[in-house]
Amino acid sequence: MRPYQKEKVKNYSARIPQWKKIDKEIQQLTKQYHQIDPGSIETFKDFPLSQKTLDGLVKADFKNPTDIQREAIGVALQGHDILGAAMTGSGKTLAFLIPVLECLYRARWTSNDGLGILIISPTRELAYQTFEVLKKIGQFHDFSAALIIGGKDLKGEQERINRTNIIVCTPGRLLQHFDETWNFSCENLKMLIIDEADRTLDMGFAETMKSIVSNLPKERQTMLFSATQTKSIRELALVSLEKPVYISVHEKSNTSTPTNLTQSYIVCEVPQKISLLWSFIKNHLKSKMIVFIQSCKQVKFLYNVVCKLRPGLPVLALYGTMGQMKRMSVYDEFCRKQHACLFATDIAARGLDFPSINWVIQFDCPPDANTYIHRVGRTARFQHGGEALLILTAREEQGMIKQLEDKKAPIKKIEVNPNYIHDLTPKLQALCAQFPELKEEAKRAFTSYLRSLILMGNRKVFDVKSIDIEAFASALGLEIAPKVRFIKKGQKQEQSTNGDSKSLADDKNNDDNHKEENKDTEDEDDDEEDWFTVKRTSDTLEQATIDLPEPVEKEKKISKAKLAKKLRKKNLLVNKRVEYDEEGNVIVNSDDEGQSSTYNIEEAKARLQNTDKTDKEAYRALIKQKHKDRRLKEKEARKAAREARRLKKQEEESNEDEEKNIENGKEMNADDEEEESPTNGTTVEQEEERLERKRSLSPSPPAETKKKKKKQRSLTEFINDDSTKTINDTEQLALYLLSK
Ligand SMILES: Nc1ncnc2c1ncn2[C@@H]1O[C@H](COP(=O)(O)OP(=O)(O)OP(=O)(O)O)[C@@H](O)[C@H]1O
Repeated sequence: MRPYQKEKVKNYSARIPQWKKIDKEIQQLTKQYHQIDPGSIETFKDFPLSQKTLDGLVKADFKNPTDIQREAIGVALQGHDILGAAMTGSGKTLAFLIPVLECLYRARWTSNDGLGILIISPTRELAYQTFEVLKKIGQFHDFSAALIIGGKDLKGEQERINRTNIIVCTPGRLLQHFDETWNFSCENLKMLIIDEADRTLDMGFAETMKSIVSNLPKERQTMLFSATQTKSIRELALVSLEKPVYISVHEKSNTSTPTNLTQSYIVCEVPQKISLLWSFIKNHLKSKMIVFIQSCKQVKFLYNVVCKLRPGLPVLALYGTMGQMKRMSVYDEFCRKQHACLFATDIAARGLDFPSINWVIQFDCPPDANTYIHRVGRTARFQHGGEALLILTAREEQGMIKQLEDKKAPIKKIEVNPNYIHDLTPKLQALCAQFPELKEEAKRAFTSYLRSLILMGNRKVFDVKSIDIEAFASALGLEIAPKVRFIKKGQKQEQSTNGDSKSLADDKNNDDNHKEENKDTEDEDDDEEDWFTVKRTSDTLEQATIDLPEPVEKEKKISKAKLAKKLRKKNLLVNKRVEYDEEGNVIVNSDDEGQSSTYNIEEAKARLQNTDKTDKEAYRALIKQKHKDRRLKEKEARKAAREARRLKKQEEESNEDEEKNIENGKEMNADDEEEESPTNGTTVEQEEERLERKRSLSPSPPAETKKKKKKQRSLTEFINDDSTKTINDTEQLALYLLSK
């Protein structure tokens, strides 16, 4: 071919409009969709993907697809609905984000087309993370995307939402837009993705999700992804998916957890758990760990306690009732840290991809095996190793381990060396005494943990009665266990509703913690979990089992003395509870039960007296010691004074010897001369008088004054006594006086 012709072709191709090029590329790609064979795919380039997506993948350093990506991307490109399951950390996010970009690219989507893709995540952090990955791999595309989550500016979102092509959101916020954004439209929607679908549904949102789905156009592609599958996910799949392709890449695997994850558990009673955790942290200061705790209030308390004790590595906390900005900053900070300990509720259990976590500690037994799998999945992600430690009580051990075996989660029991555990109880008691706000947090943590046990559906595993309440309170640093009336109420309720409440609690227990937390007025924000709660109050959930122990903040406080007076007036017996049936017969009498059903004042009194006694003894010992020290000091001082006197006396004696020597005509001591000699122009008697006056004003010790007087007397005597003086002596005295 001649150069001229070459030149001509080049010029011609430069004039091809961009849209034609895109059309051509799309045609070529779509033609290849039906030929995709997951078995022959090695790199992302082997998929028929647009150049912009491939460039994004290269830029984000993704070269070879993982199993779930290899299986799911092709099916998704072909337009099928997908029900996808793969182990934690196996790359499900890219498995749906790549088809998202390709779907809009194929449809030549522009901002005028509005919303094309809806991605729903159960938590804000997961939505944020997905959004970040989308931004990375979609950076060469021209689509607009938005992160729509609670805690952000709703008005701003409302203005922009209809110009957005891809929305990554949490269900609560999406609902809010459905309800409050008048022009919010999903009529052009091409694709719906529900990430961690079982969690989204189990949070009590199944009905709402079904209604959202029913409001979306029927002509759309839907994908549900999760590491675990539940009954509710299958139910939703029935209503939302059209002839779905079920992709479960690790179904035939021997384990449901990553193979490079080492899992172990320890049996330890509730009151010892904090000490165990503290000892663990102190022994793993060069690690990055996440500690899962059942409720927000426990997280807050443990976080504050550990911060105050300064373990020697950064400590962070992440929970649902935190402000949105704080949540995001904690998430980012923990991502960045090399060594750190994050205390978190289950909002961090799903999907979050914190880099290089070494340890996942489950401080509280998870509600079920699925939650366990997601929690441990925060480590050992994408070909990395990791370790997981589960802390169980003796009561929880059998039931939970059986569930884990059934779920193919290989876990080994390990024994703890008691010497390894550093008892934290005295320190916690001291901290609670020092910081009243910490004591309040301890009370809340105590109550919320017990409540969470009641709300757990599985009585074979969770039993609040198995806990030594007093020891637990003491382990949190509390002198007396707070009132927990709801325990009995809950048990009664459970007896009456039995089977129903169990199955309901099974599905809802996580969210109930949020509900309970919603009553904590301190630091609420409008997070999506709260939204769920508001919606679900109409559900048949066992509401009556919840009874806040002490509504101190809101109700007018009545002093105990006043209350006692009131009760005395009414002739009521304190701590005696009598219940009657409909005919008025006594059915429960707390005296008959052998113990008071409420707070036992006598016991508390005895305990307080005991504490008082030990405090007084300690105080007495302290005073005694102080007195002893003072006496010792006085003794020392007396001894020193005696010694000083003795020295002085010695000195006096030596001076007297010298005076005697003077009297005997010997040379005077220069020091004595200086002290005793009168000044020029005055007579010796006058000078003596002056010195005497000065001495009487000066605070010199009496012994010294006496001594000086004695010296002066002998000098005067010596001067006046002519009879004893020789000419030599007089001359010497005159010389001496002149020299001064
Ligand atoms: N093809 C790939 N090549 C390299 N790294 C990848 C690839 N796909 C995913 N990863 C990395 O693997 C990690 C886990 O991915 P991802 O968060 O998508 O897992 P997941 O299956 O969604 O986990 P979970 O079930 O916990 O939500 C991430 O750090 C991600 O960057």
